[in-house]
This record gives sequence, structure tokens and C-alpha cells, in this order.
Amino acid sequence: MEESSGENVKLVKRTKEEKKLLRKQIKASHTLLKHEGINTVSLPTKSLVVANGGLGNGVSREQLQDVLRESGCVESLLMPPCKPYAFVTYGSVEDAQRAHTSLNGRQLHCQGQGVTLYLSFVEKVGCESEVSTQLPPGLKVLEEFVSPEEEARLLDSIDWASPNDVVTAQKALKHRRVKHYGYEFRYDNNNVDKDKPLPGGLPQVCDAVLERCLWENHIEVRPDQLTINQYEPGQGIPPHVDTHSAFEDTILSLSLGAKTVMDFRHPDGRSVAVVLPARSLLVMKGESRYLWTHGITPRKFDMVPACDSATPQMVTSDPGDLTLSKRATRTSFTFRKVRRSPCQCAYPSACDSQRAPTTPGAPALPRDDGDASRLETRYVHQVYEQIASHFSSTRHSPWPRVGDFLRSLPPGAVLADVGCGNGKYLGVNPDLWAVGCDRSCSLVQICADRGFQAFVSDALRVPLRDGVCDACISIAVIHHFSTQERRLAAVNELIRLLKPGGRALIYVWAMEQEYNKQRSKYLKEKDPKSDDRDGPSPEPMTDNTLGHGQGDAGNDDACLAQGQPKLTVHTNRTAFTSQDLLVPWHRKGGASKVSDTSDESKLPESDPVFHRYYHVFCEGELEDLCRKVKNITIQTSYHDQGNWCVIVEKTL
Ligand SMILES: O=C(O)CCC(=O)C(=O)O
Ligand SMILES: [Fe+2]
Ligand SMILES: [Zn+2]
Repeated sequence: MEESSGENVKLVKRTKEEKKLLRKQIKASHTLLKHEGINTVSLPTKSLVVANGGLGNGVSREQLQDVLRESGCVESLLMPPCKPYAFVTYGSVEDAQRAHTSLNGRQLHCQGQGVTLYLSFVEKVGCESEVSTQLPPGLKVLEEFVSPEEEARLLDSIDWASPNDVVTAQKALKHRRVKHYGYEFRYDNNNVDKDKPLPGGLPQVCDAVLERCLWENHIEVRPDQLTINQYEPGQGIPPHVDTHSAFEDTILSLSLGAKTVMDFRHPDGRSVAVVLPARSLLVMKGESRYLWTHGITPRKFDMVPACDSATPQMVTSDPGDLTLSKRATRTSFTFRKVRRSPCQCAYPSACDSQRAPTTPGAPALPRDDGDASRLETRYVHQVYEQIASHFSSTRHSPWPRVGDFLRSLPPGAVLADVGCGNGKYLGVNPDLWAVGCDRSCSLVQICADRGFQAFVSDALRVPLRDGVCDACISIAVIHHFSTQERRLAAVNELIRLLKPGGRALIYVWAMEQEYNKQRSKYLKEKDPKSDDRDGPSPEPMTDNTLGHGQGDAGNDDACLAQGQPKLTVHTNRTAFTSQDLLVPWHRKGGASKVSDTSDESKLPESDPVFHRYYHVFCEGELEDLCRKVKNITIQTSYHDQGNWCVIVEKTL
């Protein structure tokens, strides 16, 4: 052993830190392989993958470039949109090696958060998931459609201070504020009252713009409905298709004040991020209007092309040329023509005019916490009691990555599985002190019968002391809470159980059932009656039912006071059409143990179908929820077979 002279102690300490760094770097490259399919190599090459140095972590191109240039000449820097990593290629292997030695473990401060860079050599750069560079068919973005003076005039004309005038219907939504002219667009039924025009029609200040749209043939008839949306940084609009039965084909949207990025998604999973510069006009027609969803992800920064080239780039696709752009207040004027007869478009899967009416008696979205709790009692808790044994018989194999997490915990660690179901995770790592809880007595009884420790508890109030757990898991649970407040409360409760340094793994079902061009197992199974999603599973968006979510309904809009929108009944093994829905469970084999009195969630005798409430999460939503929780950091987030997943660590 070394003498404990001052010098040696320092030496030993440095070695320890180096070892720790190496461990973290190896861990980062494992994560890249597992979650992103990126292979790292140990022999030096000219290219490196920079874990945590991605746009998705809030690192800007300029910031990363400055750091990387310290080590040599940077040949290229690829920053794929929304990803937590970047690829750098140096002019020589020596430069890359220098970066590998000096930048590993480097801390950056971005958007108020610290990130640590880990670099590993790679043989090839780039990512599997190519983003389309083509605009959705029927979509146009016309730059500089209005002059700065016209923009100022339009913006000045909006009087947000008089919310109760009779000409407009003004609403403060949780994620933006809106005003309607001509007809009120109602977020409760995602439609307009066609017999109740608002007095005054469209404001005169829009005349010149509309004349130009007619003159240039962007529209054939003059719009009679205007919605003004105003978004502060961090706000957005959920993905939706404007209700077919409400409006005619062409939809125009004028962007004023600041640019933003609008995400378009095809039901097959393709997505295109379109930059909408200030003073541009978006024209949505045909396929882009009827079939693709559009939405604005609530965030404070967008990923946009870095160079101000002469040819304007509308589609944020080239990872070699992306950077962050800070959002500012954006105001949009969306002009539409109210439809007077049923829509006969060529996209029946997305057309509410061409769809059978929804299930009578379907419940509505909750208006308040009381509603939410009643909805969950009926459409979550009671259903699980009724389907417990059949449900349990379909839930045997642990999802691989949940297993990996459990096996990564040290022997003797205390684990709580909140919402443990039939206990399929409680025995995965026999070296843990594992305890489960679930809201369903029948499922807890199944755990006990299998020799596991479990108790009945609501995930919002777990009867365990603060900080008793080294780890917690919440697998396919939080999507059963029907308001954002309740989903947040469930995450808070999970974190409360963790000791500082403890980690939690959360899985929720994803709106996107196709990701990186891969369809989830859930989608791949063909039988729509089968809901045995005994494996993680997500999905792309296809059609749209009556619940469109324009009104942030899925995000608990405050404006849904009178008459909430009804929840749609999902067709299993198809893409989700809205974020809040009822997923049918077809019970096979044997009668229910629990008598169901007059339960609407149970349909005809012969084929017992039960409906479970779900809120499926959009990309980024789970992370956003976690960011609202104090004293945690997100260690990793990923998409796993149709689920959004995070691992968070408690810091304090
Ligand atoms: O803000 C925008 O440009 C789009 C608004 C929108 O999609 C809507 O109100 O339906
Ligand atoms: Fe829209
Ligand atoms: Zn239609």
C-alpha cells in the first residue's frame, strides 16, 4: 500500500475520481447503445458521440462548439433534434483523442440546468431516425406574408383587457389565451355552434390580409371564423386535427410577434417539425389539414436551422445545422370557414362526419378533482377489481428494461413498486427488499398468494415514511390519473418515498405508438379485441374522433366549465386519436368474481367489455411533469415499445 503522505493521498483521490468518471462514461455509452442503438468503440477514431451534449438537453450548438473547439479543429457537429446527444467529427484522430481526455466530465450550464458531458469514440456518426425534410402534402408556409407595419396593426388591434365583450369569446386556457370572432370555437365539443354567430363577424383590420389570400388563390371563399391564439414561451397547443365537421378544407394561420415550431404528424408515425417565422402565413389543405395532426410542444426553446441561409428552411431536419432558438410571445390568427354540410373528405379514418357515433353514456373529461376521482374510481379502480384475475393471467413477463433497472440496484436496497399489479416485478431481483402496493385488493391478494409483500394503497397516499426507499418504480400507473394535477401528485408521492440519492423509474403509455420508425408490439398485434399488452407498447396517431384536444383538454384546460367533452372509446391495436380515452378490456374466460351491479363500463353479457381510463402521454410530457417536482434530476428518458419512460434521482 502507498504511504499516506499528503502527495499520495491526493494521488489516490484523483485516481478515484478518474475511476468514477470512467464508470460514468461507460454507463453513458451503455445507455446510448440500449436506448438509441448507438455503438461506441474503444479504439480512438475521428468521431465522438457526446452524451448529454444534445439539443434535447438544452445545449445550444454555439455552446457545444465553443467547448469542442478547445481540443482541435471540428469538421462537423451533428445535433439531432430533441436528442440528448450530439456527434462531433474532428480533423484528426489526435484532436478527437484530446477531446476525449479533456472534455469527459465537463460541466455545462444551459437554461438554468447543469449537464455533464461524456464522450465516447464512434465509427460512424448519425442517427437511424431520419426526420423527413418534406412538408406534409398540402402544406405551405409563405414567408413575409404581412409587412412589419401590418403585423403591428394586427397585434395592436387585439384588446385582451376586455374579456367580456360581446363580439369575441375570450378564454384563458392553461397553455395559451384565445379569442374567437365570427363563431366561438368550443373546446368542450371541439365544434362551433353554427346557429349562433357572434355579433360583428371578423374584425375589419383583417380585411387586407383576407383579400390577399383570395387574390392569391390560397382560399376560394372568405373565412367566417377567426381564432386568435397567444402563446407565451413555454406554452403550446396539443396535437390535433381541426374538426372536419366544423370547418371547410383550407385553414390559414398567420404567425405574428415571434417564430415557433409546429409539429406535424402522420398516423403512420412520420413527423415533420415546421418553422413558422413571424409574419408568415401557414396554409393547410388536403392531407395536411385532414390527416396530419398539428401542435406546438410547450417549451421555452425550439430547435431550428442554425444558418440564416438565403433559401429559408422551414423544416428542422438537418442535424448538422440545428440550434436552439428562444421563444418569445407568439400570436396567431387562424382563419377558417365554418362547414355547413357533412365532410366528405378522402380521409375517413380521421373524419368525424364519416364515423359512427361514439358510445352513448361515455363519461366526460373531469372538470375538477372530485370529477377526476369519481372517473378513476369507476373507470380504473372498479375495472381492475373486475378484471383482476384475467388481467393477471396476461401479465407474466417483466419488461426487459424494468428488469435491468431492478437488477442494477445493490443487494439489500429497499424498493417500493407503487401500483404493483400482480407483483410481476417484486421477485425480479431477489436481493432487494421489495414491497408493492396497489389500489386493487384482488391484485394485492394475487401478490400475497405468490409470496410477495404487498398492501392496498392509493398511489396518491402511500402509507410509508418519507425517504425510506432506495428505489421506487411506477410502471403503467400514472397514465390512469385523469388530471395533470393528479398525475403530478402521483409523481410527488413516489419521490417523497425516496431517500436522497434514491432513484425512481416511471413508465407511462405513449401517444406515439411508433417511434424511430418502429411500431410498438401493441400496434403490431392485429386482433383489436386483444388488449394483452404484456410488454411495453405505444403508437402513432391516426384518426381523430370527437375528442380533438385543441383545447388542451388532455392537459386540463380551465375553460371547460359547461359540458365537458366526452371521452372517446379507443379501438385496440390502432393508433390513439386523443390523449384522454377509454381503452376496452375484453375479458375472456369465466365470470367476474366481483358482482357488477349497474355498471356502464361493463357492456353486454356475452362479451364482457370493460373500459379503463387512460391519459396517454405525448413526447416530452413526462419530463415536463418531472420538472415540476422539486429536488429531482432526470437521469435519462426514453421511449420503450410505446411507453415514455424516465429515471429520476432525488437530490435532496
Ligand atoms: O397557433 C396556431 O398557429 C394554430 C392554432 C390551431 O391549430 C387551432 O387553433 O386549431
Ligand atoms: Fe388547429
Ligand atoms: Zn373529413
